[in-house]
Amino acid sequence: MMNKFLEISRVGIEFPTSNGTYCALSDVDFHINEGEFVSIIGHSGCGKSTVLNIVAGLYQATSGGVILDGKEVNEPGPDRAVVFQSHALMPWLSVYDNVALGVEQVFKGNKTRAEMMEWVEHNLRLVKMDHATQKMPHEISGGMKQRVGIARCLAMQPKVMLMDEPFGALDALTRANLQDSVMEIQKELNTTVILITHDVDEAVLMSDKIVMMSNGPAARVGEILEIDLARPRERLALAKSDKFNYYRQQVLSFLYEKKGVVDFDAAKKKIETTPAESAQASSNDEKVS
Ligand SMILES: Nc1ncnc2c1ncn2[C@@H]1O[C@H](COP(=O)(O)OP(=O)(O)OP(=O)(O)O)[C@@H](O)[C@H]1O
Repeated sequence: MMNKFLEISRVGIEFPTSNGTYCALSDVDFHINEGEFVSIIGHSGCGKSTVLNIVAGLYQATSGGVILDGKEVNEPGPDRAVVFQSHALMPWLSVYDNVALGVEQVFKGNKTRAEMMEWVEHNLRLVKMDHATQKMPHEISGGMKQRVGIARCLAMQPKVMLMDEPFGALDALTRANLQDSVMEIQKELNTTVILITHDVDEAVLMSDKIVMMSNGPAARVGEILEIDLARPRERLALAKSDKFNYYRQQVLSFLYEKKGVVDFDAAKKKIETTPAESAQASSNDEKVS
């Protein structure tokens, strides 16, 4: 493993608004090792997507910067693939062609036509969508569209995969299935991932490290929690794990106690939940807003 594969170094950003300049982030500082799965969690509007957009090269930091694998990030590039909450598939292209589009963009000139076709199929197999290659986006479910979006990103072999609430719009069962698939694929490929989530259980289940952001304006990293749980992780087994529940409480405590959320009673109830109760709770239950 290479240390500090991705460095987010003292990043600040200001946005011009009709009421003057709004400082969204100030001195956001953390790093990610190669192959690490890192979640960013924080209250709505704290600046999670802004951090992701800066790493993606879509926003320019006002101060500080981002270095990926030794190279400064200044613009979007195929080494950073983004998976959004709403599947960004081309509606006029089949499942296969949606993935092929990304593959051609990255590998044209390096792979033969046959190699590219095999690569598209391989990535659709990874996300278990090889049975529906000729379907159009409107013929498949939301979860399936997310799978195709993930296949398209994986097929581009990015250095880092940026996921902005990719499971947010899915029902609890589909969400759990897709979380499991992403964990399997990430383990197999050793993909470096940044995941933005509002879901505490999802963050603990999936991450090696959780970056907890303080509220804005001038949001920054409040705490970083290392999640030392063996992989593969199995949600039902974790239900009985005190360690899992300990991490979960750490995140809840950061979000609701240290950051002074108004509804203290509700937060307290959540923190006092027992390990068994917490495991039974659907991963949809602990969403921060
Ligand atoms: N282009 C922009 N212009 C002006 N303000 C912006 C812009 N992008 C983001 N902001 C502001 O920066 C802050 C952080 O926004 P951001 O979308 O990153 O938060 P978030 O944590 O991802 O929120 P959510 O969890 O609700 O998606 C917000 O106050 C938002 O209004």
